[in-house]
Amino acid sequence: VDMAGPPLIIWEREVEQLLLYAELVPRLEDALGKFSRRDNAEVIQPVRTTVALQKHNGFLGVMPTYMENDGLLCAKFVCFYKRELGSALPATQATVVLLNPQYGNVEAVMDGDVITGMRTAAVSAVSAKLLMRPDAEVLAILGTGKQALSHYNVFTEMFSFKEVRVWSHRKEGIERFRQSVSGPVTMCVSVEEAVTGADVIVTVTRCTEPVLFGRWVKPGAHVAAVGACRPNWREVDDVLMKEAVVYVDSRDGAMTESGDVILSGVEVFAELGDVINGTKPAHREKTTVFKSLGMAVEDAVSAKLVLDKWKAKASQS
Ligand SMILES: NC(=O)C1=CN([C@@H]2O[C@H](COP(=O)(O)OP(=O)(O)OC[C@H]3O[C@@H](n4cnc5c(N)ncnc54)[C@H](O)[C@@H]3O)[C@@H](O)[C@H]2O)C=CC1
Ligand SMILES: O=C(O)C1=NCCCC1
Repeated sequence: VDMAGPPLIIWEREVEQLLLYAELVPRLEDALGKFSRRDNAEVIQPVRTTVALQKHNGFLGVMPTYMENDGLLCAKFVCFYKRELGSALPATQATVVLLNPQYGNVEAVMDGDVITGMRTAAVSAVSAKLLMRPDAEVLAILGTGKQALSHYNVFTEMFSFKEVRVWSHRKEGIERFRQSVSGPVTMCVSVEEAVTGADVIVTVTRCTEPVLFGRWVKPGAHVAAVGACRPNWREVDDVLMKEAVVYVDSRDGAMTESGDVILSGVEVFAELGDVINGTKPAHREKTTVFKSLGMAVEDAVSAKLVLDKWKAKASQS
């Protein structure tokens, strides 16, 4: 890419066509492992800066990272909102910027919504790969929005669940979800019905109060808790947090941003990257919670994959 030239603009439809879970997952595992090694010569990723958008009940999150050995300098701008129940407006909107680390110019500006949807779901799937029981049969998804869809797609691609249950606080949400997925789903009218006996539970709601309660969760289940990304927002209750072995993507991120971690007072056992690196065990036999907040390194390696594939495609035509 010409240093003096304008940046490439790669938008939603193209990102959707170029990103594949089979290629994304190993890159994310590599990035999570590198992040957890805490080697500043390899990865620099501060906790994201958030700017409150008081008038709009939201936040701008700025998520930079520099991955020196990968030659990656990247920042994501993501706005996320506390929306009214039933609001049709999106919960998040994101843009990813890739820069040339040597010259500092912007090489590419990309839609960040598909990247956010796919990388978040893929990291949850990595948590399940590492932490769910090997005989897991039932997956329950709470929420029916963008993240619910990407989680359904990657979990059904990577694993063979016998049943996938879905719950939303709105019946129409579940019906829309059923029509947009290619496989079967069991529609549930209550959270309790969806999660009772489930081996893996994904929470992808916009809730700011607990929606998943520990008393319903089967011992030994794995929970990927993806929503509630503010220090005073909750998605799961104290009972679950205290019963579970708690894994996170970033300890610093969780201690700064996760209401489920901070307000329950639990101790974080490990980062997912520690398990990938073999420095902390995967307690598959116990109830586990993976609290996801999202990390810039995930966006950076996803955007690099998009850019590499875009260039390969452009050189063929
Ligand atoms: N950990 C991470 O890396 C990321 C987390 N997120 C978070 O994941 C969550 C879901 O995001 P999207 O799927 O994009 O949002 P979305 O707006 O597309 O879907 C949200 C879902 O939550 C449901 N919902 C809304 N209010 C609710 C309430 N009070 N109780 C129960 N359900 C409710 C909606 O019906 C919908 O099914 C959000 O909290 C978002 O901030 C989003 C991106 C990355
Ligand atoms: O990592 C992200 O991207 C997000 N994390 C939490 C809230 C919305 C977006």
